[in-house]
Amino acid sequence: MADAITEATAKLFLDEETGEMVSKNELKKRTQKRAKKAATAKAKGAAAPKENAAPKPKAKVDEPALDPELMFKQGFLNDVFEERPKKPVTTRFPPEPNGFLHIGHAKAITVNFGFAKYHGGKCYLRYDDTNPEAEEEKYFTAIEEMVRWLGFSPHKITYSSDNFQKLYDLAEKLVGQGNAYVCHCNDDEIKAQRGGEEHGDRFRCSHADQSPETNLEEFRGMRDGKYKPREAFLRMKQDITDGNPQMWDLAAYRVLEKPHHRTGSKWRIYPTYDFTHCLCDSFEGITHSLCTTEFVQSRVSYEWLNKTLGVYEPMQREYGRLSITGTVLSKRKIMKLVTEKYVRGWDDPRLYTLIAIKRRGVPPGAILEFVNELGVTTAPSVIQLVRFEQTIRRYLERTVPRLMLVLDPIPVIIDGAEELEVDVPFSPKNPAMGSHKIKFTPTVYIDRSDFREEDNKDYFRLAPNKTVGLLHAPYPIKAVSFSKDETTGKVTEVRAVFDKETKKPKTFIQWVATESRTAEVRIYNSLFKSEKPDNADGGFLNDINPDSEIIYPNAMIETGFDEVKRRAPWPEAAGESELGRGGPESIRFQGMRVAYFAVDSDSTDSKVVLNKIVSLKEDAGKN
Ligand SMILES: Nc1ncnc2c1ncn2[C@@H]1O[C@H](COP(=O)(O)OP(=O)(O)OP(=O)(O)O)[C@@H](O)[C@H]1O
Ligand SMILES: NC(=O)CC[C@H](N)C(=O)O
Repeated sequence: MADAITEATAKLFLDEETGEMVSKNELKKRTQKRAKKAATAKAKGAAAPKENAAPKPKAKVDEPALDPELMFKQGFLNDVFEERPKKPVTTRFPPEPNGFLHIGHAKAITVNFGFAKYHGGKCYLRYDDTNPEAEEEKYFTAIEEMVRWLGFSPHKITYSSDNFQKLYDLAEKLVGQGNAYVCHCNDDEIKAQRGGEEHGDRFRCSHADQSPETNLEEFRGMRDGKYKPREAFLRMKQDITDGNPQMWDLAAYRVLEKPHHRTGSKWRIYPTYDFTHCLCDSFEGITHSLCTTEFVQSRVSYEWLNKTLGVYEPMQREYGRLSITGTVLSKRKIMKLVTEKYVRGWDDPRLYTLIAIKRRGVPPGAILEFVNELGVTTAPSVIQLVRFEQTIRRYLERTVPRLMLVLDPIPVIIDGAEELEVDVPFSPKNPAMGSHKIKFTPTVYIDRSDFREEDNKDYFRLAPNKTVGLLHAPYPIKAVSFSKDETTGKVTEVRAVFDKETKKPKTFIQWVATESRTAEVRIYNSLFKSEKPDNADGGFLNDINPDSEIIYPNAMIETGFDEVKRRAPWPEAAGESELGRGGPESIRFQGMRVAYFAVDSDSTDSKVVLNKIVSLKEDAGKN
């Protein structure tokens, strides 16, 4: 009989408007009724009901997944390869280790590592660590972890600082060629040289006329501590008449009296981005140097330096950045949220740093799918959070098991019921996920929101004298009475009986048995109230949503959770399973009728803490 029950409940569908599980027929009826109501309202000139509801997700959960290599097979990245069909394709992901990576970097990682992988080539993880003032050890570790978590293995991990000597030697070569000079001008003087309305035509300072010998002596003086920071810097002698500011004798080296985390106090001078990046790309034999469009103008100086020094020349091409609206990604702003305790830390599940997205339980595969779906062009991608959530939801729908969980439990005592065991599939669509056995007990717990003290004809869940189906249970139940706590006014217990007459209840709700696990469940909503937190009066902190985290301390979850935990990661994917890295967040499941969940890192052996990953349907009102 248990099998028959399971079979029947497996064919239920979620009514997105009410969150109930209903039969196909019932769903059809409800949809038709709502469409009729909406049409009538429209005809009357009144607003359709639920005016604020977000548009329905365009992509349906059943749609087949996109070709995971599509972004490399067409468009910008295909053109880049065709422009230079050089193999082995060699790329690099070059973050500055001065902060935690965010969702935008996931695009850069996918583009660089993915492009190399697609063409059978290799990608370096290169820490662009030329500014000891901003870099810290913890960022190095976190960056590598995120690359691996996304399922990529660096060909080699390198550091721009590994090349300090080589870069220095090339700088001396540039000086020797007469293509660089040591300048002692201050910021105002440099600004004046670069011209503009106030300053007139561009011009060079007298330092540019120094002989290569003088410049070499001065440059060595910089290296050997003759100058304090800002007293001298090495400038490339480019083309001050060029329309591109990247050619206006950029700085190549500056004095910084700060020890470097890798080279200690060996160097007092450090190369700039413009001097370092193109040369490190050249040293590593990068075939395609892919970066974001704010570097378009830099391409000219990138090419100029490699050519001038006669070294191997990689090709730089630029794609549009990815940003997400409805949140903040800037390091400075996230730091403020952290230090002022609006969030738990840099990995708070409401943030969009990669460590936060990971902690929340978003599977790495969903992030890759998201980037692939957006595609790569030279235009920036400015994407609403709801769109990211849609992809995650669709990905989870295909890949994680289902369990029953109750956020705010109230006991229902079913008179005359007996304990029995039922076999429940982990997925109604994918038998390969297997099934598990749970106990049905004479007392079950249902969610407080699934019981009403007073019935009403548009309400289909439990109420006195009303019948509701319990997912996977032998019979529907009918409430007969309930008790309340007089002081709080809250229902404390419902008494019910089996309703064996009703073969097809209109609605099914989830429940858990007495022997279930307890859990703290953290339900997240957007951290900000608006799509543009930065536009809020007085700044982004004034846009904080007071309900961004709602905690249910006494939630209950069925015992099937033990098996889901044992079999994690869900889904089995590179980055989590291959490397044996599945952390608590890889224990993921759909809490039927509630949301998708993952285990939080605050969990201990004796306490389960769950994070909501995304809701089952697009949140109404979020647009
Ligand atoms: N939002 C983004 N979308 C796509 N690529 C990005 C984004 N932000 C950074 N990148 C790319 O990631 C790589 C490493 O970036 P790095 O950490 O040095 O960047 P950044 O520009 O300082 O980032 P941010 O200031 O946003 O933290 C670079 O190639 C950069 O172009
Ligand atoms: N060319 C690039 O990809 C730039 C990388 C560099 N670390 C930055 O400042 O963003």
